[in-house]
Amino acid sequence: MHLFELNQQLSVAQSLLAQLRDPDIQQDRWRFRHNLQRLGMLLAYELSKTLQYQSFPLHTSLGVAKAADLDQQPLLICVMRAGLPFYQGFSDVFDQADSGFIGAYRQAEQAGMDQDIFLGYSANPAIDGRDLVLIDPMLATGSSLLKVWRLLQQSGTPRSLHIAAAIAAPEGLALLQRELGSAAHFWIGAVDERLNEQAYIVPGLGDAGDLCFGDKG
Ligand SMILES: O=P(O)(O)OC[C@H]1O[C@H](OP(=O)(O)OP(=O)(O)O)[C@H](O)[C@@H]1O
Ligand SMILES: O=c1cc[nH]c(=O)[nH]1
Repeated sequence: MHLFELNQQLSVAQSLLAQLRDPDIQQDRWRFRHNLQRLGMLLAYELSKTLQYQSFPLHTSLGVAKAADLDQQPLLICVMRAGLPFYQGFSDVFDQADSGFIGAYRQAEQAGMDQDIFLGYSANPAIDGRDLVLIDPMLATGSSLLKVWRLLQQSGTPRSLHIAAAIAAPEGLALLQRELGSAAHFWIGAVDERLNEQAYIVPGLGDAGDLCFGDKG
């Protein structure tokens, strides 16, 4: 298992995370979404360092430069709703990637550790042999991402498996590490303290989907 946590080193990412968590700044929905997108770009760049590349000579107008590009495009899976702006950051970096989209939500009245996760809209390419990146800003209990993974698994075995989240709880990370095995790579903005009784991440940032798009009602 490989865990990369952006928070481990002081950088401008700290400021992004602080803005995402700040209840006053959260009032501006556009800024919240935009900051998730920027965080997605930073994590995508870090992840890109672990992928496979092919080198080739590039003939410029003045000579020959050593160049390299991905040997295959990754497959980005956006877990909606809250995944949309975060995914956009990954898509900006991996600008020729294939993408899949899955709707997932935790039922409000059943919120709690044993809540049910409902998967809705799903449109995904086959994952066999791909560098697969599951993208969701919040990894709380881990149940949503686990259910998404179980669904995708039906279409093959990826070459590599990456999980990206802005904020994760130790409980959810432990579940996914157990269920996905040692081959899974985690790309996280910050690993927080714990889950509360409603399975929200503490200190976390609140409900990411609602902060992006408003109450589900
Ligand atoms: O790790 P878990 O305990 O499964 O929780 C994480 C899930 O909760 C949030 O989605 P939510 O259900 O709030 O739906 P939304 O994105 O539509 O708001 C988040 O985007 C994750 O998908
Ligand atoms: O803290 C949490 C947990 C799940 N989903 C969120 O949006 N926030």
